[in-house]
Amino acid sequence: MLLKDANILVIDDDEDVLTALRLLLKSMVKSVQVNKNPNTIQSLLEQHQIDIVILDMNFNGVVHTGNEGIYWLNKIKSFNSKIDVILITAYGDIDLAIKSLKNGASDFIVKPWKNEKLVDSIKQILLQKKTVKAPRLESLSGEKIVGDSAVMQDVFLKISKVAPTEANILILGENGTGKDLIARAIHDNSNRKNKPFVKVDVGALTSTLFESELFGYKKGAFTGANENRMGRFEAASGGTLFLDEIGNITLGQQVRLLSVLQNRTVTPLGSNDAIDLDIRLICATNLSINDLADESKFRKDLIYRINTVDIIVPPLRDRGSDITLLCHHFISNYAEKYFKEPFKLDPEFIKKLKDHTFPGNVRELQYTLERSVIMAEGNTLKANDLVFSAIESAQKPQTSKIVNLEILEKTAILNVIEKNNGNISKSAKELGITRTALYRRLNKYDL
Ligand SMILES: Nc1ncnc2c1ncn2[C@@H]1O[C@H](COP(=O)(O)OP(=O)(O)OP(=O)(O)O)[C@@H](O)[C@H]1O
Repeated sequence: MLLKDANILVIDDDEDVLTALRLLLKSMVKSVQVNKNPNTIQSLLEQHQIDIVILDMNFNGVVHTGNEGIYWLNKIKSFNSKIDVILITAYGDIDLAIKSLKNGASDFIVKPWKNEKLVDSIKQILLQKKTVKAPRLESLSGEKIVGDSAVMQDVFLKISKVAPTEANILILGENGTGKDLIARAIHDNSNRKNKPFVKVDVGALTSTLFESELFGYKKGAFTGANENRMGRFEAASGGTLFLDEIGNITLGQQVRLLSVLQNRTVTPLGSNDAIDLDIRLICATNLSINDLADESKFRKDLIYRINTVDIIVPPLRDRGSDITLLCHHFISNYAEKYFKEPFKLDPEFIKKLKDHTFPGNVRELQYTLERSVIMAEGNTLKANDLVFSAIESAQKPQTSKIVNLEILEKTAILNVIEKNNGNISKSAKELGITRTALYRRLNKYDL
């Protein structure tokens, strides 16, 4: 990352230090925020994209132990471990310096500092940083999957493991959680990325259309078949076939699909010639795995066939800090799209956003923020600029459908470890199990 792209936050109770650092850095970096009060750190990190915090170690001017600095350093790291922190103190205590580095500080500077040394330290830190600001999965189509929460990091890890394989994938998640985006990311990160990605919303196909659309037909196969038509299975040859809303197909359609997948051939309607299949199959549904396991609705043999690996995409309300991360992502995209200056976010705006349950998940967040950007008067988004969709709010949030015990346990473990900043002893205590039991589970879930 380059110096000119960096966003810096300076926290020091000495006004002179704040002024000096703002003047020094203003012309070199993308943005400098300064504040006297460390209690504002959390809301500043929520409101602004910050890459480095320059943090004073002594705030009350009475106790010069530096412990306040370490306290705030830990707070910043638990908010987002990827933010670098440079600690600054008038007391060049080597023990304290080592302690702060052990606690995750990236560097330590003694007052009065030399400007070149401070700028050098910032440059060194930036050299290690990638230009991509938010943790995200890249895709060829240019769309980014943004997410920093433990549950989404887990999803990203799974995607990167399964993408290069030929495994059939089943993606489960409520509407608007990003299943489509994930299916594309799997394709774009697979060996089939230069071949077609074909999406079919099978849940919306009538029974007659289901066969003609998927398998294709020969001229004269039925009334209205005026020419040969290639089916979607054949169109996806060499690439990926994405069957969306798979949970909505009838039992009869399931039998047809299963026979094609078992035989690895497809025969267009009106033809006697079977065509060999060369597809990677990805399916998605907003039904839970439990609903799918109901044999009166879904054939078990088909589930096994389409579900070599499942990816469960959690609802947005269970993703913690992702809401603010996605908020910054969408607002900066829409500000650019609608030719507006970059927006500042009022703390009340963030609070209102975080208090909402988002029954429509990321899609609802995205459209809500687009509306806010379009309607905003000034360049600060306030709580009033946030109007939630009446249609989505009229629906009760779907109760979380993750009823698989193992997934619940794994999610709980990841959340607690993230909360405790990776500290295993503290996490084990909070989970009510021993360290050994926690290690055993980490092993079991490959964490
Ligand atoms: N993690 C994410 N980062 C950035 N954008 C996202 C993310 N998740 C979803 N989106 C955006 O939200 C919108 C809805 O996502 P998508 O269509 O993939 O959801 P879905 O689960 O397939 O929805 P449905 O079940 O209704 O088909 C899209 O515009 C997508 O680009």
